[in-house]
Amino acid sequence: MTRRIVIDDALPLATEMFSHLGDIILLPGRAIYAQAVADADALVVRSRTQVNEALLANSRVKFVGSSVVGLDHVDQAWLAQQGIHFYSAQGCNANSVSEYIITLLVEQACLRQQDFHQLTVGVVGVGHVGQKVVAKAQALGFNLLLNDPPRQDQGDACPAGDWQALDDLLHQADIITLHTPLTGEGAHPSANLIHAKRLAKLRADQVLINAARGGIVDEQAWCQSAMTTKLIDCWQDEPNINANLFNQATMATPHIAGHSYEAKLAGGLWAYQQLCQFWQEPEQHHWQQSCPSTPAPLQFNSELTHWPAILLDLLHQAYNPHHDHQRLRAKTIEQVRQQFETQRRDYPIRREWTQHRIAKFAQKEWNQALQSLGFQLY
Ligand SMILES: NC(=O)C1=CN([C@@H]2O[C@H](COP(=O)(O)OP(=O)(O)OC[C@H]3O[C@@H](n4cnc5c(N)ncnc54)[C@H](O)[C@@H]3O)[C@@H](O)[C@H]2O)C=CC1
Ligand SMILES: O=C(O)C(=O)[C@H](O)COP(=O)(O)O
Repeated sequence: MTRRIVIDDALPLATEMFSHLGDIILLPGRAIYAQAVADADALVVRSRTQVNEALLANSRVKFVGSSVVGLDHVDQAWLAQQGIHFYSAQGCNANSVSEYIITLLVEQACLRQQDFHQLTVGVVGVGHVGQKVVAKAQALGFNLLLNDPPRQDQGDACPAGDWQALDDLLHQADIITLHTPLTGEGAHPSANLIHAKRLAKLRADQVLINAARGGIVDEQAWCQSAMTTKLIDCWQDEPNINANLFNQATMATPHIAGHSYEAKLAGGLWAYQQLCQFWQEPEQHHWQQSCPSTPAPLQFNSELTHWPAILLDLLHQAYNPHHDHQRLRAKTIEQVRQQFETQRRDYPIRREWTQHRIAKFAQKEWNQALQSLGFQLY
């Protein structure tokens, strides 16, 4: 009998990659219901499908691959109990999120007319994403304060200075960026981590970025807080996002920080490789012919003289999060809620910095910084 694989239709090149393994059924993540998977053998999802007993109890699925990182949509305990193999592409989109965050950090430096070394960035959660943010921010010269109690408890060395208590970090950092999973249990739950009392202490000139998960920040309290710059990619109760917070947000994007083409491709590819192993089928590579070509080199704007402004211009040529913000901002809140998922599924191809080329500058330190960010210099 031919095998059937149900796949979230936002995975790039899913047909090209998976079709030699069986019949492919592509569906929007939110439309993957129990009926759709009843006669499937494998399921490959992103974050929009709730993978649990309700979905799979009456199906013959024996392999679930998640091509994203967050695990809050998967009932792993139930899958294990049922003997259903589960794989999650941990780390696949870390670079993508780090590029989104670094662009926002560079933008803040430009807006404040400060050099990078004059700003302190607090990173909460130093896993795959957080470490990439730290490495790139360090290469640019930002000061860093890091908080990750689970890693600290394990005795991991802090990648920049000493581990910080969360409240000290919140007090000292100019810009705070969150990179924890959303968890309600364990020694260090992150649900409501940035709660009303903490938000009330934040000052008007501090900046908070949430590109981790809605639910880590108390959104009602965030609306009441003094801070004027709120940069938000992840929201509670997506797509029915908080209208007040949306209207206040300096940057409001529809949960796309991890949506670079390379990240989405890697997530799907890693799940594909696991499924090949699971079914003991050899991998095929013909899908590579369908990958997009290398983008045209980025251009130096010779009217700019100040390094942060030059860098920001290059970053914006590669990817400007304001374009995502504008696409959402142009609508009423009802339309925003309707458009939230559509805009994510129809997301334009966004290439990572590693795919972009830039002509070398005379300034060696600029070249070094650009290389540390991943750009190719010629
Ligand atoms: N906006 C987007 O498109 C994306 C969002 N994400 C979100 O970012 C989260 C992090 O992603 P990764 O870095 O790949 O995960 P990861 O699992 O590699 O790292 C998470 C880190 O957070 C730390 N952590 C856990 N609880 C904490 C707490 N209470 N306080 C401080 N640190 C804590 C962990 O010890 C770990 O080092 C994901 O779980 C997901 O929710 C991930 C990718 C894309
Ligand atoms: O990996 C995660 O976790 C994310 O948040 C993904 O970027 C979400 O991607 P989608 O499933 O929403 O396309």
